[in-house]
Amino acid sequence: MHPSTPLLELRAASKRFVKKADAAARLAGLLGAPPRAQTVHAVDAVSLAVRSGEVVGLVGESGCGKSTLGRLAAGLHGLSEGERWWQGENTAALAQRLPRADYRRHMLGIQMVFQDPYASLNPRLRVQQIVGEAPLAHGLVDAGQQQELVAGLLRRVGLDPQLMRRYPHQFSGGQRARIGIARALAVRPRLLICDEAVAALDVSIQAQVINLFMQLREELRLTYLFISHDLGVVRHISDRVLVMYLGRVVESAPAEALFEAPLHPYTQGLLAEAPTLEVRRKRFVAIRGEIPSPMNPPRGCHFHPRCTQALPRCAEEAPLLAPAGGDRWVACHRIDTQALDGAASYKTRSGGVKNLQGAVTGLC
Ligand SMILES: Nc1ncnc2c1ncn2[C@@H]1O[C@H](COP(=O)(O)OP(=O)(O)OP(=O)(O)O)[C@@H](O)[C@H]1O
Repeated sequence: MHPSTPLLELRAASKRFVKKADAAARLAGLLGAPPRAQTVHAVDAVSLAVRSGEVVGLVGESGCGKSTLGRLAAGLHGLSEGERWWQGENTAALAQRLPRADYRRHMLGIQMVFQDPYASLNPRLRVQQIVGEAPLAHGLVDAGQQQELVAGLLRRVGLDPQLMRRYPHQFSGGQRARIGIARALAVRPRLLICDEAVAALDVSIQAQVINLFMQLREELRLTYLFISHDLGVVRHISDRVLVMYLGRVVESAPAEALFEAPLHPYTQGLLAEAPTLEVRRKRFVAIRGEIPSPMNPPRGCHFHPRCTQALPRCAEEAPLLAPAGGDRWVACHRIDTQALDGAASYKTRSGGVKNLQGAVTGLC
């Protein structure tokens, strides 16, 4: 793999869920027209690239599609549209080319760490089985090596290996989070997708687990996609941050740049509402109104009904994610207009494509 090839890419990835009609709609249907299934547009044509060694933070309000995007990246959800690339190869093509077991082993390089370690750890299994199950199943170790592997992994995440015969309920929340991390590490991943991985923990324990993530980053050269609603945590650990709104990425920027000077009106509002941040939030107006339903997203820019800076064009035309200088990308007609005015000062990143108006779009 060429060093500049992203470890993971999603290209115009979309995920739609079809929701069956609920009981009330079915009842109403008995009296009139038959109830219709509704489509949730959870992720809408998102492109992103995660480079080896970086920590990419993913933020946005509840329901904007962060978890779904993480699951698409991890391969836990299939794509409705778009492509997923891993280490420079299209995973759909890989799945066709490789025997199933080989494909699954190849894709072990992406692992997910979940929010609630208790819910994601089988209560009937001992820690030794929980952590050692996947490497045994995929033939990375044999039965004789499993115990040694698990002991090493528990030590690495700061747990006493002698506890491996215990069950999940015999551990504290922080310890269970460490078990979940050991389980993910057991198959030697390159990319960890952490979905609210510390959200369920007390603040002091959160800090310990975040430090563990950063230590593992150094020791194992791990790459992270770190999904969190906690902007303070994301600012602390991320190299780059993606901001999602109603299924789309609206801004991507180096973490410091984003928190110091957010460009998208949604990002500005999000930071204005964050209670723990020291950004100069007086400049920003908090976001008004409710997030619209992903079953019926607004036309044009999804954010336009709540945006204090919306132009008439915003209600009609979805803005493309366009470069805004200094490895920053933003999907906003106002910024796009500026970009077009001063197009010469905007660099095309490799893989970028020019759209009809001459603005440059590509992977964030
Ligand atoms: N399996 C599913 N079936 C139907 N709808 C789903 C499913 N998973 C997610 N959704 C819907 O997709 C949208 C995005 O959900 P998602 O969980 O990805 O958002 P999120 O940003 O991670 O939210 P939160 O921070 O609250 O977890 C929501 O409207 C959600 O109800």
